[in-house]
Amino acid sequence: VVNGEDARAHSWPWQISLQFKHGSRYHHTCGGTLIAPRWILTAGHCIFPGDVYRVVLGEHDLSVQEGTEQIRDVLRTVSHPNWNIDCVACGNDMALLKLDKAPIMNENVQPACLPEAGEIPAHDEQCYISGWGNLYTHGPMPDKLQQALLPVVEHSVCSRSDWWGNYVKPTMVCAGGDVQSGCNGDSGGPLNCKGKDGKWYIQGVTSFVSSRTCNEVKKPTVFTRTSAFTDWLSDVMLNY
Ligand SMILES: CC(C)[C@H](NC(=O)C(F)(F)F)C(=O)N[C@@H](C)C(=O)Nc1ccc(C(F)(F)F)cc1
Repeated sequence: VVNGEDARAHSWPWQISLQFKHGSRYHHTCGGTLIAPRWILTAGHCIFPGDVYRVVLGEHDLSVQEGTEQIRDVLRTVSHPNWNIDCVACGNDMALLKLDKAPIMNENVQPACLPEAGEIPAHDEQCYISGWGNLYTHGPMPDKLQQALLPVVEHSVCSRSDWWGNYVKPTMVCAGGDVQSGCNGDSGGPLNCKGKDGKWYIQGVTSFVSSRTCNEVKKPTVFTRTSAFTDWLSDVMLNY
């Protein structure tokens, strides 16, 4: 997250760190969101067949054992059938991870809400991105979870030719801008938007930023719009 701030510890209790095994160690590679007792929502581009993953819940500072962490193995990964790593702009950048067993729900680990099918976040809706991604382009990763307020940029603006043009599809949500943005390592994490009921809804899954620089003018962070995949999400969690 570029130009964000340390999140208050465990204030996004559904945020997870997706870690892949390299030798005998695990490394943070992406964010993700707990959306059901045994299911994590992340980005399709975070998952490579054959890699071994684990999920850390109740995490805040990646460099410190705080005693709130719960580690779970990933039993199976289900990437969206239409996700294509060679066509990020096609969208469908989404994957579900089934945990070996549910974490213990407490003040540090809670599932997030998913929006209604087809619900489009309003222009300028105040949403937060959270993640352990780089603090700036080619910059260091933080130890503590970061957050930043990213106002939603409606599709009609985000798809202007000098913005993302037709790289952005209606199944995506744009948010943020040239000061605050997501950055590499935030992939797969949540776009947290507060609903009228005061609950936090995951309106997006962090998908891409400009390949020139994370916080580029007229290139807001682009998220997979979760409300466009309601049926697929339900189907997978019911049947896999
Ligand atoms: C997509 C991921 C590999 C990576 N995602 C992120 O870093 C994330 F945190 F924003 F999710 C990314 O955007 N990396 C940059 C370096 C990139 O490749 N961006 C990119 C932008 C637009 C497009 C296009 F043109 F397809 F839309 C493709 C990739």
